[in-house]
Order: sequence, then C-alpha cells, then structure tokens
Amino acid sequence: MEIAIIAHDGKKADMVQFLMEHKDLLQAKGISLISTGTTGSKVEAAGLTVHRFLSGPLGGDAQIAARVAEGKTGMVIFFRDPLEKHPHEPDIFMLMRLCDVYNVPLATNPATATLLIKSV
Ligand SMILES: O=C(CO)COP(=O)(O)O
Repeated sequence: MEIAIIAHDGKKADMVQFLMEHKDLLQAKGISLISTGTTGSKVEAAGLTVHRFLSGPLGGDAQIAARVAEGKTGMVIFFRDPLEKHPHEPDIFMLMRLCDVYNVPLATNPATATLLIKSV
C-alpha cells in the first residue's frame, strides 16, 4: 500500500514525531511512502525510505493529488498548519477534494493519523 506523507512547515516536527512512533509498523507492513519534497527529507532523516515529489508550493501536492485520482495512493497523512496562509492553497484543497472524490482516507492531524495507521 502506498501512503502519502505531507506536513506544512509548522507541523513538520509533529510529523517526525509521528513517524518515529510508528516507524516499526510502517516498515513491518511493507508500506511504500511518498512525500512532498521538504517533508520527504524529514521522512528520510527519520530513517524511512520515501519517494519524494516536488515541494508542496512548487506542485508536490498536485502530483500527489494526481496519484490519488489514479488510484495509486491509498492513504494521505497531511498535517496541515491551520494557523498559516499558504500560496498554494488551491493545490491543498484539490488534494483534499480528490481524497473525498475517490474515498481515500485522509488524516490532517496526529490524532486522526494515529487511528488510521493502526487500521492498516
Ligand atoms: O506545502 C506542503 C503541503 O501543502 C508541503 O511541502 P513540503 O513538504 O515541500 O514542505
């Protein structure tokens, strides 16, 4: 199963903590991870293998949205920062919208992500 990992800058520390807590499970289940560019470097630093797409503001969210639409990505874990403005907001909403269009599980905070990852 392919899972997308994305975090806004203000949430990257939370994402790293989440990954460290669930690293064993992610590796044991043979999950392949994909990520937006800068988030991907954090995923790698956490000791996990990940395929990195472009940085979010440069089209990375759109690339992952396309994979959701194509049926390639089965879950999206996207720690959004609700207290910041983002120049690529249309891409962010597109990704979330396509998760709903294609009924792909989407977690936007650590509490939901923890529940979702335990169900894999
Ligand atoms: O902006 C993002 C998600 O909308 C994340 O992009 P980065 O992982 O490149 O910081």
